Amino acid sequence: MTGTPTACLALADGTIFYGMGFGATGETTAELCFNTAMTGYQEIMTDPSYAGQVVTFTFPHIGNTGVNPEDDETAEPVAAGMVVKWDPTRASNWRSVEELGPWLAKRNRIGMGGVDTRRLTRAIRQQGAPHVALSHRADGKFDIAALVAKARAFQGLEGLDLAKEVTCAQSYRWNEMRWAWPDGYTSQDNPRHKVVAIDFGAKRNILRCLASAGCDVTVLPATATAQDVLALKPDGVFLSNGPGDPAATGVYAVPMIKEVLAADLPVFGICLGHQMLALALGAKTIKMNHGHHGANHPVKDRETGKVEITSMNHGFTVDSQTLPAGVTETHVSLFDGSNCGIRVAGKPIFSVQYHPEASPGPQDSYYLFERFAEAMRA
Ligand SMILES: NC(=O)CC[C@H](N)C(=O)O
Repeated sequence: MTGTPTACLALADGTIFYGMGFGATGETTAELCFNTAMTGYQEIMTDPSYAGQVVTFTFPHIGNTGVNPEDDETAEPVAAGMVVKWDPTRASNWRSVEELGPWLAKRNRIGMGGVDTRRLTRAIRQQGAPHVALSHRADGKFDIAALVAKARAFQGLEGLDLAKEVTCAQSYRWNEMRWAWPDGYTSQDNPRHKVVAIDFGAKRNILRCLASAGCDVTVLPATATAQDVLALKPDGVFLSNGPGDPAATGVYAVPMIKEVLAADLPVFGICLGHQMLALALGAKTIKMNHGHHGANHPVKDRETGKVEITSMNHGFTVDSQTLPAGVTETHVSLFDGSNCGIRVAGKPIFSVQYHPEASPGPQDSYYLFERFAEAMRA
């Protein structure tokens, strides 16, 4: 880092990091997490599940593939800001249409480079996801005491329902498929299954994966009622990922999910959808120390013994001790043993804590979309 710092990150415990700002100028308060993925900064910044969070990237070269319209997971970046080791690398990639900095600036998101992200990551691991204030100003005149006070005043994600802020305003149909495998594999020739997907902050690649597995997808807003869902006479119901505290979102979503479960349809949930399915079945969710955010998290399928390398992004988790009888823990994290999947005995109702749609990350877990389609065929 050279020159006067133009960005400042204040943690609620009073720790201050200086760096060089990029993207928008201004100020934001948020919870701070770290993501260990080596690719996919654009997908991460536009993943609606990151609402209310600033993301520290542990991978040092951020910016080298630029940004392009295809890799957005939603229309706007949703993460509150980003912190990186170096100033963003110049884009050098055939798919790039824009540099990261101007792209962030247009979308009013703050970036900060020149930070010792190893030290910051250690702080996050030790303290638990800290509350922070991130400021970017060209004159570099920071009011440190005020920034620390703002970080302390941030209420955190516990108790926050953010799904309502990122969900779609109206229902819509989705038919676009994900990129085919190199060998041209997709399930587009399969019979179509009518799926209602509840959008708590859905990533586009989830909808693409559903379409590729043979689903004709209708997306409904987060506040849809069971009547709205069942009126569409779906063959299956999908519960999406999303930001915030599952218990808070569950205030309105869990009663809807309980009613849908009574209709005995195949149900598949991912991440927030997994957490809220677990709540609807009677389990509890808890806040994690610093969560799981990355693209190389090993998960064991307890039924087959197979290990999948998965993409993850969650700060809450299902407490497996609270799973009621009749609900099986199907997957566990090999990093910390936390719950990564459940299934209702004897019924085509299942969900996973991780992200089988990747974006970014490995594709090991795509089979879950096929499993959902298979359940609807049966
Ligand atoms: N990716 C997600 O759906 C995240 C779920 C939830 N907001 C969490 O942080 O645990």
